[in-house]
Amino acid sequence: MAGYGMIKVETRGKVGLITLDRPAALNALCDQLMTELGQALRAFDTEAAVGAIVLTGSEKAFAAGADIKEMKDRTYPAVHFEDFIGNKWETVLTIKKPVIAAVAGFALGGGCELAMMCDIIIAAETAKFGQPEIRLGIIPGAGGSQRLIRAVGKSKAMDMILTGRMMDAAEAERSNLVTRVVPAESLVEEALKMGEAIAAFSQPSVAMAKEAVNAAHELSLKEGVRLERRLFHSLFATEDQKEGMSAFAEKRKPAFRNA
Ligand SMILES: CCCCCCCCCCCCC[C@H](O)CC(=O)SCCNC(=O)CCNC(=O)[C@H](O)C(C)(C)COP(=O)(O)OP(=O)(O)OC[C@H]1O[C@@H](n2cnc3c(N)ncnc32)[C@H](O)[C@@H]1OP(=O)(O)O
Repeated sequence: MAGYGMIKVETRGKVGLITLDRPAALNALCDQLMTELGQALRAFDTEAAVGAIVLTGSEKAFAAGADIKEMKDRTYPAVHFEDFIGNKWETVLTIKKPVIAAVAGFALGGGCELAMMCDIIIAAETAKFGQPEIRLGIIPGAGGSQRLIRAVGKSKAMDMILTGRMMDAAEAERSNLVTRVVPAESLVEEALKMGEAIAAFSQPSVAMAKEAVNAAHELSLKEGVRLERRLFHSLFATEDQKEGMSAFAEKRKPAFRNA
């Protein structure tokens, strides 16, 4: 793929597909990979023809975490004053279009955190999630302690973070960490189908639906409802709201123009 060394980037229909491609290190998230990932995410976010993004890895690993070898000699002043992670590793949180994580194999540490930063996680039967940082003498550093509890509840989050154990796909689905579990061989196809279904809708409404749902993690119920109401009202200024409701009344398929 043009310009990328550790990821593969393709457009499949209306879906941007990004594949982490550092197999020798089980897609360990090093600075170069994260820089490339951020560039690819931002590119798809501004590409009008793309309505959703799928992020996946290999059969063996979505990502086995941040690159331990790259981190092992770093010092407190260096990581603190550079704001390691915060300075450029949270690009996925700035993307307006839905990002679907298609996870097979290991999603550990930063790999699990990256998946949880995405909007939807669809897992293969082979997926194994974990925040094993405690085994390395550290703790999750990219939101894992904050997002995992919101996904699976305190006891399970504390269990995983304090013991460093992994959670298989079945437990991840039971715990609502993932939306669905599919056979490994159909993971990317299922994620792309989900992306195509989302990309068929009006991009303004999709972006605002994503914003409203994600805001629930940050706001009180009252403030969240207030934001949702503002976003709901604003969509009545779009051509797509007129087209969507007229199409229903006229018993025909809407032709959204993302306007
Ligand atoms: C840009 C927008 C997106 C922004 C998103 C931000 C995402 C967050 C990124 C930063 C996160 C920082 C904070 C984070 O919380 C900290 C961490 O992630 S610490 C790391 C946590 N992960 C682990 O501890 C797992 C380590 N790996 C293992 O335990 C095992 O490899 C395994 C996964 C159980 C698999 O075991 P095996 O099958 O036996 O395979 P090997 O162990 O032999 O591994 C093969 C090969 O890969 C290398 N490797 C594996 N994991 C890592 C790693 N995390 N870092 C570096 N290298 C890794 C391993 O060394 C082998 O290489 P070789 O020895 O053959 O050269």
